[in-house]
Amino acid sequence: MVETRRPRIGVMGGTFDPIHHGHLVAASEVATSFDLDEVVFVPTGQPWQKTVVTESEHRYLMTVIATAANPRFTVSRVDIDRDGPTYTIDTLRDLAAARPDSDLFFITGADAIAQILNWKNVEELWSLAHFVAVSRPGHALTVSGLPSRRVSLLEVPALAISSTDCRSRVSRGFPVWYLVPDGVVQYITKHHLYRSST
Ligand SMILES: Nc1ncnc2c1ncn2[C@@H]1O[C@H](COP(=O)(O)OP(=O)(O)OP(=O)(O)O)[C@@H](O)[C@H]1O
Ligand SMILES: O=C(O)c1ccc[n+]([C@@H]2O[C@H](COP(=O)([O-])O)[C@@H](O)[C@H]2O)c1
Repeated sequence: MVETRRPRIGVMGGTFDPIHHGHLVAASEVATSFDLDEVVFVPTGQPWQKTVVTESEHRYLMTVIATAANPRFTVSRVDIDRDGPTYTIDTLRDLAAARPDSDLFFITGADAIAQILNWKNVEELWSLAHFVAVSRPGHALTVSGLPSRRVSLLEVPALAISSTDCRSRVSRGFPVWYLVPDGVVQYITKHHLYRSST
């Protein structure tokens, strides 16, 4: 009997306010190292641990623009179309229901994985996806206290870029060229985003 390979789907969750090259390099590196067929970028709807967040349609469209050139990258609306606070447990349940024959790999940076024990229904999360935590400048990459068979660590090229810094730079009149994709720079300018935020 011929065994068919189950599709391997990466899930890159983030607020993406705005999406930057740190996100894209993380997704690309995990896709190669874990032999993923696709990486689904999932912009958050209402991230419950962040305060001021740009309108979800802007964040969604910037994510579409940033990922458009890569045939393995797609963008999902599951989190922005769901009412209420965004929890990864709902993201993974929705994606698993839509792709029941796939294995899911949830991608996080070192800062996010360090907080995961505070996420909603964390014990159930381990059964829905394998978690891949990537290195990020300024954050120690550690999985102590997490189930070793469900979490992997991956060193990726260090990009000291954050969405907070991109927003701050725009608000102070500094360029974000080469920190975010060119189309995202143009989208930010066209829609006057981040002019007065930090
Ligand atoms: N430069 C980076 N290198 C590696 N991982 C990153 C990097 N930037 C963000 N990530 C990871 O990408 C995911 C989504 O990040 P998010 O959209 O919150 O961006 P951010 O730059 O951390 O935003 P903010 O500065 O607004 O908190 C998280 O898991 C985060 O750890
Ligand atoms: O499920 C939770 O409780 C939870 C708490 C904080 C963050 N997350 C998820 O972690 C990902 C990165 O979040 P953020 O806030 O760093 O952009 C994103 O997919 C969030 O939905 C999830």
